[in-house]
Amino acid sequence: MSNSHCVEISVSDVRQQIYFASSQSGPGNPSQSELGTTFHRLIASLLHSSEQELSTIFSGSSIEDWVAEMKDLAYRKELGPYLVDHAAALHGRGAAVLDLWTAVGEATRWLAELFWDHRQRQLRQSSHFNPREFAGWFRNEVPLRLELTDPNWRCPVVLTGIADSLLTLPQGRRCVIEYKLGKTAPEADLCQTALYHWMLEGDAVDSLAVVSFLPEKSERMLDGSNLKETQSRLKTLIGKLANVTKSSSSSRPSPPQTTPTPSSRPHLTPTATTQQSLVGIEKLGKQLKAALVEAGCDSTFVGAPILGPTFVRFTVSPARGIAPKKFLGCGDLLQVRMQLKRPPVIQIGASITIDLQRPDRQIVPWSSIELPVSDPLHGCAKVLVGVGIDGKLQTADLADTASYHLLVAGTSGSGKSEWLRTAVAGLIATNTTEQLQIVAIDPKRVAFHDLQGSPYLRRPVVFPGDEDADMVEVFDELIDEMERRYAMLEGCSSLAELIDRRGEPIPRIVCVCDEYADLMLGSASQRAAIEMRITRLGAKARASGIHLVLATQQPSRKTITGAIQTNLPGRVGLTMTSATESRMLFGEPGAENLLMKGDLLYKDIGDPKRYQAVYLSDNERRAIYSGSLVAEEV
Ligand SMILES: Nc1ncnc2c1ncn2[C@@H]1O[C@H](COP(=O)(O)OP(=O)(O)OP(=O)(O)O)[C@@H](O)[C@H]1O
Repeated sequence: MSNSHCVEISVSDVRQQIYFASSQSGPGNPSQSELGTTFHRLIASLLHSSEQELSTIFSGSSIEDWVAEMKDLAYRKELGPYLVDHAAALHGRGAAVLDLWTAVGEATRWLAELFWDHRQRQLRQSSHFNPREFAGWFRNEVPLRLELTDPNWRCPVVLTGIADSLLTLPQGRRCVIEYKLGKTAPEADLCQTALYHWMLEGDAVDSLAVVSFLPEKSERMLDGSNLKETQSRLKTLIGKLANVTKSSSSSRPSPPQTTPTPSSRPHLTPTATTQQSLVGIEKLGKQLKAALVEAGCDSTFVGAPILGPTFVRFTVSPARGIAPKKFLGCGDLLQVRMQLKRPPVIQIGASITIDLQRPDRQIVPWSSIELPVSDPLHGCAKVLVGVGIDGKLQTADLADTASYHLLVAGTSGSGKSEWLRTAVAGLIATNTTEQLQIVAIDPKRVAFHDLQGSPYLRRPVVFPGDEDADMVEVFDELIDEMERRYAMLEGCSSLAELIDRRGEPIPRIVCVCDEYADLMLGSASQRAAIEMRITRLGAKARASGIHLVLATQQPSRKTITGAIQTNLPGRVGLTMTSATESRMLFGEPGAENLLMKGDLLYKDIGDPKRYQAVYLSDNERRAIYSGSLVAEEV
């Protein structure tokens, strides 16, 4: 925050909210964050080529020559080394790498055309073409900041953001360029553009370009007058997100307090139920009824539909003579008739429930939840899972036999990494550094970047694939600690008893691994060595206060071996690609029909239940990870 009386919010928080609420996303593959980062780096590196490199690129006589030289340079300088260094982590992601290469081709052509136009202008003016000077007009990673005030707000809001690139032309004309790789949401892009325009207005911005590579190039030019109305609507949203509107029902400030409090009932966002959403639900109900009749599942609704943040739950009772099982087969028809993105999740229990995506899906912001209670001596072993249809926060208790180690699975873009990051944040916010230590393993190098330097880390974030990252050594160290603790436990029935006897904490160690299948990509002997250690920890570590939270994109027999099945009892399933994958995790289908973005099923004992993961903004996450938001009294 810039001062104690304002709330800071980032452009990506606002973008995220729009993206989340938008029912449509653009074409392209799901975003691949680390490939996106490589793409950014690659463009920046082209624009900062040496004198020698620039003269090679521009020695050709046609645009085609320039493009070919740029692509060659991009490959030699950035992409080639990246592919070699990350061969293991990129295994099985050929389509994404191909998209990146296509995007590189498109981006180099686009850059070549910009330089070519500039050269033509210079020639017309009989001026010398100086590519270095033109490249200097691009500035990358430009921090932007704007303080907003409103009579209806309790305090000002500071909007911060980092524009990918800013092109400043002579006469002060400026153009913001966002390089996007992969799936984008047009509404979220427009929001981001409008916000940047706003933040730059003082500098007389004429036009803004959003250039995306999906991987084909898509360019959108906007001028300020088109953006005014969008900006005013965004201001209302910013007020709500920052929780500063005087009329807001919530009294919690943002960033959130992290002092644990006893209640576990969150308020949803102020817009959780609007007149509009009620009308939308009524319409859904009518469509559902008609589609059920068509599917031969005539039924009556039982009670009113229940509105959760992600979906609306209709409870139905089948008409006489209709077997409940018949409902399980009508998902596809409901999807087609109701034009749903995915078939609804249908569950048969004491009654039949049908979950349909809420027309105005809501995010569950961190600031809306109340964290589990923390014990002054023992800390808190509860991992945030998500918010249920009843509005209650569900946690997975690492101290419980049904959830002492967790297995997390979900396809790319389902929200696995976000879930892991929020889970870590929840633990950090409810424990002191004496009560908790994190071991973070990040094969894709994107999940735990912000954790680096956190006082809660037992060791620096481990990036498998790096020369100095020895996974066997990482697990051996945990096994040694486990054995050391077992020796200390002599005469005590549990770690909790030992802590009580000593009167001082022994830190719970939580080892979190994003995409643990990537650990198994080495040689057969290396794989066996890692598997053996995970199995050992899985079977024995719980009693010593050491826990595993392993995530995978590929819940198959190959990754979820028998030992992992047996020893990791708590299951978090985000959207999966098939019913078979869902069966691997839960023993039943269902997760294939979830709605991405943190929509999940959780199972410890009993049937899997559906929750929406809590969303943590970048700023909140960084503040929590750094330990700066943990209250003294926790
Ligand atoms: N709890 C959430 N609330 C709102 N949006 C979310 C939530 N979790 C994830 N998302 C959205 O879904 C996107 C994908 O999430 P995330 O990067 O965690 O997916 P992933 O499963 O780890 O994908 P990959 O395996 O490709 O890295 C995020 O960028 C975010 O926009």
